[in-house]
Amino acid sequence: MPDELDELVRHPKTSKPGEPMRSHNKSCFGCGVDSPRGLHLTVHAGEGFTVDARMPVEQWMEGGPGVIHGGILSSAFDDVMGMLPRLIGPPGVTVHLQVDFLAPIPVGKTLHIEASILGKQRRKIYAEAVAHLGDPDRPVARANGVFVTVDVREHFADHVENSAKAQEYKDRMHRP
Ligand SMILES: CCCCC/C=C\C/C=C\C/C=C\C/C=C\CCCC(=O)SCCNC(=O)CCNC(=O)[C@H](O)C(C)(C)COP(=O)(O)OP(=O)(O)OC[C@H]1O[C@@H](n2cnc3c(N)ncnc32)[C@H](O)[C@@H]1OP(=O)(O)O
Repeated sequence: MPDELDELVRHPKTSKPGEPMRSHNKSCFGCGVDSPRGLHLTVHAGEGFTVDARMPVEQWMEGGPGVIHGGILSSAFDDVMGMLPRLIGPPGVTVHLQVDFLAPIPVGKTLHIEASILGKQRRKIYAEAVAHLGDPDRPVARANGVFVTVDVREHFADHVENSAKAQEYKDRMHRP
């Protein structure tokens, strides 16, 4: 992370601590309520520059026998940290993701993920997250990520027609 960081200011219209973070896309694999095969993460705003999330570790997420697949865990970290830019302004997309796997995560448990903004410089937002199974003093995984803020209309303009929600987005784009 660079030394010279911008001041962090919570956006006045973002979710308040304890409130759900607003959905960025109902078809999102990570948190979309309408995603047919998604992780169905629930993500809430925390105090300051934090969010916290829960995810049931379901049978289909299995990698090694009886434990979560590392890619599923990485997706969960990606999506939860991906909510953080919304606390301070426009949405961001992941440009870098790093995960440390500390302990096996059993199928059938609820995974808790706590994520926070470490700093911001221009469009770059530096984030970290920790996962545990209910006891924050016993982390099972950690992650770091870098997110870059984008103008969503511009960024997704060439792709939005591929979305399961293409029509909704088309309607939204034509709204004044
Ligand atoms: C049409 C209507 C649509 C409506 C949609 C509505 C709602 C949607 C809302 C929100 C959706 C947003 C987020 C979704 C949230 C969660 C999902 C999980 C997150 C993801 O899963 S998301 C998917 C994976 N993600 C990508 O699909 C990104 C692919 N990527 C790119 O599209 C470009 O890469 C882009 C545009 C990001 C930047 O490109 P660019 O040309 O605009 O800017 P540039 O390259 O200059 O980078 C600017 C500064 O980032 C630094 N930088 C770049 N790369 C770096 C790296 N790897 N490490 C460290 N720093 C890096 C540079 O060094 C520079 O830094 P500096 O300011 O210091 O110069």
